[in-house]
Amino acid sequence: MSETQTQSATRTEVLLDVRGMRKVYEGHGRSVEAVRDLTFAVARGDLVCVVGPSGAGKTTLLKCIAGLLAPTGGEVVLEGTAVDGPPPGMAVVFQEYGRSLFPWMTVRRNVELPLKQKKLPKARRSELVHQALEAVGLADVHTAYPWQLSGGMQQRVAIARAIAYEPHILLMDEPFAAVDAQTRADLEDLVRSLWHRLGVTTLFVTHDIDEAVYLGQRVLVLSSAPTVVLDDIAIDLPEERDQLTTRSSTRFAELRGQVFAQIQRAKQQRGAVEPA
Ligand SMILES: Nc1ncnc2c1ncn2[C@@H]1O[C@H](COP(=O)(O)OP(=O)(O)OP(=O)(O)O)[C@@H](O)[C@H]1O
Repeated sequence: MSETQTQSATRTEVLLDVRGMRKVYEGHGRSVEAVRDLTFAVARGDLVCVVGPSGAGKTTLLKCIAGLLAPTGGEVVLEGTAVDGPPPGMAVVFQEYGRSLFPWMTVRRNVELPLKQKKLPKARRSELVHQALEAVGLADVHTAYPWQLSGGMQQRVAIARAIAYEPHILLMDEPFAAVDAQTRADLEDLVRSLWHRLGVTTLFVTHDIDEAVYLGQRVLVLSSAPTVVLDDIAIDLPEERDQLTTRSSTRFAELRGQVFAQIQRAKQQRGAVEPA
């Protein structure tokens, strides 16, 4: 973490603190050190992208943060409490929208489901579902079934379900990897606008360098496994971003080049890099 980012994390409230996280997978007489030593903090309200080469342990990191996997060493602290199971106040959007939505439930019921588990009264649930579907531009398809929608629309439903839950932190694991380029650009803009409007702290994992730079306020670059944080880059692009102007700016190209160089370094020095 750079000096400026350390200062900003101490000035603002740290929501997520990953401290010396290590993960070794054991089984079938084999042991794989997926993550060696990850340390970083995310302040409340931040939008942080995590990028790294394939197999860098990005999904492993997200699963540990989401309490779906226990780290072998170190800890994940969310809102001051060590994570030891799926924490309340967290929502996750996965890449495989097709598998994350229930095909026998309408769009509205899919979005409402976690709110029932939260035991919210019916009127409040309806209000939250309506607002979330409206926010992702799908208010008119609430009675449709997921399989009647395009891939991009299904991923919007998954996003609506996440925001209807009113999470304190939103984790996104390569959420747009399976949609076409135009839909992907639209969904990126949707994430930026929702983040602006709702101010929800977001950790967005992607292997796409351009996507990370376009979306993030910060980009964490991970090394190849066994993984460490190679760099923590502040994205000093203007807050108002659009696909055409932002992506064709000189500063965008510079930042993209900086992240790309780090990823190349990660690939070349496989297994031999020291944390930043
Ligand atoms: N259940 C498991 N058992 C053993 N090894 C695993 C398991 N899950 C992941 N790994 C290994 O841990 C390392 C990190 O995997 P992970 O899926 O977290 O990486 P990733 O950065 O998300 O990859 P990608 O970008 O390709 O999706 C890889 O070497 C992978 O083979």
